[in-house]
Amino acid sequence: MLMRRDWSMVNRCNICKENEESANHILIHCGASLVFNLTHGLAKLTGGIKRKVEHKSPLERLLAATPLAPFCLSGVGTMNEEQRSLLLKTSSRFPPPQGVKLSYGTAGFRADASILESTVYRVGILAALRSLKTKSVIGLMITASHNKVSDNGVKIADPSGGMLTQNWEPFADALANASDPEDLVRLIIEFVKKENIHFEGACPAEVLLGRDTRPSGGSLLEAAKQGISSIVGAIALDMGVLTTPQLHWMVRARNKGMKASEVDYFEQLSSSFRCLMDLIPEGSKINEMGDKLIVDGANGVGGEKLAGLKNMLNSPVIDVRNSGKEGGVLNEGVGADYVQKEKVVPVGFGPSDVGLRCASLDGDADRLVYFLVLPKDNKIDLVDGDKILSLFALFVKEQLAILNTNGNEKINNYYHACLGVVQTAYANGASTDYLKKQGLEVLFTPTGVKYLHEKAAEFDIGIYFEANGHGTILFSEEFLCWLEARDNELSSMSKGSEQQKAASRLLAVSKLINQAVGDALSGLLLVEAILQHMGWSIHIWNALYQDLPSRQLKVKVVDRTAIVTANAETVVVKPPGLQEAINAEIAKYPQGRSFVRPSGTEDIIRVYAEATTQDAADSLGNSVARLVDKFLGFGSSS
Ligand SMILES: CC(=O)N[C@H]1[C@@H](OP(=O)(O)O)O[C@H](CO)[C@@H](O)[C@@H]1O
Ligand SMILES: [Mg+2]
Repeated sequence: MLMRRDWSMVNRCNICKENEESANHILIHCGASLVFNLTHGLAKLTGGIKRKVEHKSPLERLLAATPLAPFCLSGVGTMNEEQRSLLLKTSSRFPPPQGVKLSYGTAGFRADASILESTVYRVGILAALRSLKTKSVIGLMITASHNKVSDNGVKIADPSGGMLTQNWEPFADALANASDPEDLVRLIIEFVKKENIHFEGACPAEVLLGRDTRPSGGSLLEAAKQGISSIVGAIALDMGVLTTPQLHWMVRARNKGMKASEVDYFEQLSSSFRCLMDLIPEGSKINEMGDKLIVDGANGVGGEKLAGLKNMLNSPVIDVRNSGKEGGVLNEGVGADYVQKEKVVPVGFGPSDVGLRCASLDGDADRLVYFLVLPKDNKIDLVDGDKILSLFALFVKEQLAILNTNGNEKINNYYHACLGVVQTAYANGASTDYLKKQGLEVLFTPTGVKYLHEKAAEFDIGIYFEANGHGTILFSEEFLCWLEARDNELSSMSKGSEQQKAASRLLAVSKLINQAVGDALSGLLLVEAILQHMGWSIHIWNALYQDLPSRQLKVKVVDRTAIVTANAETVVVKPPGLQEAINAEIAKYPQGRSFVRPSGTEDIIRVYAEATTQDAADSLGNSVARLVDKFLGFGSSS
């Protein structure tokens, strides 16, 4: 049980003896004479007891820091009878689907919405446990992104706003597949013990919930709430219909003690965008005609949110189509995934849009691609995630170079920021060549932003994108700290200088671009600002390099887990013989490249092929797809 405390602010920091009016000091007078100081990361009782605490924290951290907390715990890594019976009771209302094995996959659990209630309920429990473990706010998002409208899914946002730590994925799988309430409770007890979770600790679990526009979202949200409230004292906060990146942003903001509402999100995006626009070099604005942007909202949540955001901006002129309000179906013939994979115009676009700058969001607005409508056959010129990555990388590199221009200043004012870019095997080979030619360090990870994000976070500035348009730019805390100080210094010494503007631009980028996860809305605003900055039309941007023709195919197989890959998914290690057969096909095509991997979001094997002509890419893709079918398809012996 939590003891009631009488909090009141006091005026002096007992640790550093400074006046605590500054933002860095939070002094809390609690019960006896506990004084807590965030700057020093210490809690101190006048009796002399000191306890080390984590530095990140809002109120929960303060609670955890109190020397009284141990008396509030009924046990670490244990579960009392009340908790056990609550879990048994609620879980009996959510029987798992029979004969289905669920896996956390590339981006959480996804399946036909009709079988997901039990999974979402269990992920609610998982989210609450994660919150207890990390003593932080956790996010739970109900979405199946680009999948068809009858599907749904659920995933967790960790305290940083990123994806659930991969260490917990096996537990997520075990929970989702537990056969009955007893099995479920046994797994939870074991896990709580292993992870040393303060089961009824002083900090209550807190989970922010979001969902996309799918009709099944409402009932699944209720299941998530039931799961969360199956952990005694846990709090579920319904943030409403959101884009996936908005929820991730909110979780991150909450855990950093910042304002975290949707209004705050829009405010941050629009003000940093305006800042970038104010810093556009004289004379580089593109003409009125080029100012118009047409956006396909995939009939999902992104279109609706973009419509709200654009009201806070003076430019560009944004025409949102497929906002979901005109009766179209989510992701049906629309959206970034459709446009990128099929390379045709989405519904609602046609000959009258030829030559205009168009963009497409996916169903939960964490992906963004641009495109140009071609005059014939509903075909498009795709400007994909690789080109967005290239545009961002060029801009960041240019601003860093300006910032580090050596004037007459001392060398210790410079910070040689390490800039890196991260791609997956789906990146077009031409993009990788281009990036390397720009002198950039290019790294590869398996598919899924959880991998790319982790790698990008190793740099001072890490830019990652999947070809499908999911990506962002990460700035390290250390670099941002230096940049802010440098910006202040330059502003006082030489406001309006090129160096000062470069520092301000980079700071604005770090605020505009979502630091938690790839975000189509913030990505779109950054693309728009950079195009204006460069004075580039979409045609000039698209001409940075010429994509190698490629083809993506899906193959239905008996068991997709039968394919095991290595080397960032470029080599099949199981079943034996398949890679050799693929190699033999590739060898027939100049500059041919092809790989296969099981999808983590759909029950299929994905085939990718690239070659010097579209016919060659199609033919290579088809041959490899036939091989997959031969080895693993319904007619195969395996
Ligand atoms: C080829 C492709 O586009 N794969 C997508 C897709 O994953 P699969 O595991 O390939 O189904 O969905 C993921 C989540 O949105 C995304 O991260 C990934 O890039
Ligand atoms: Mg998505």
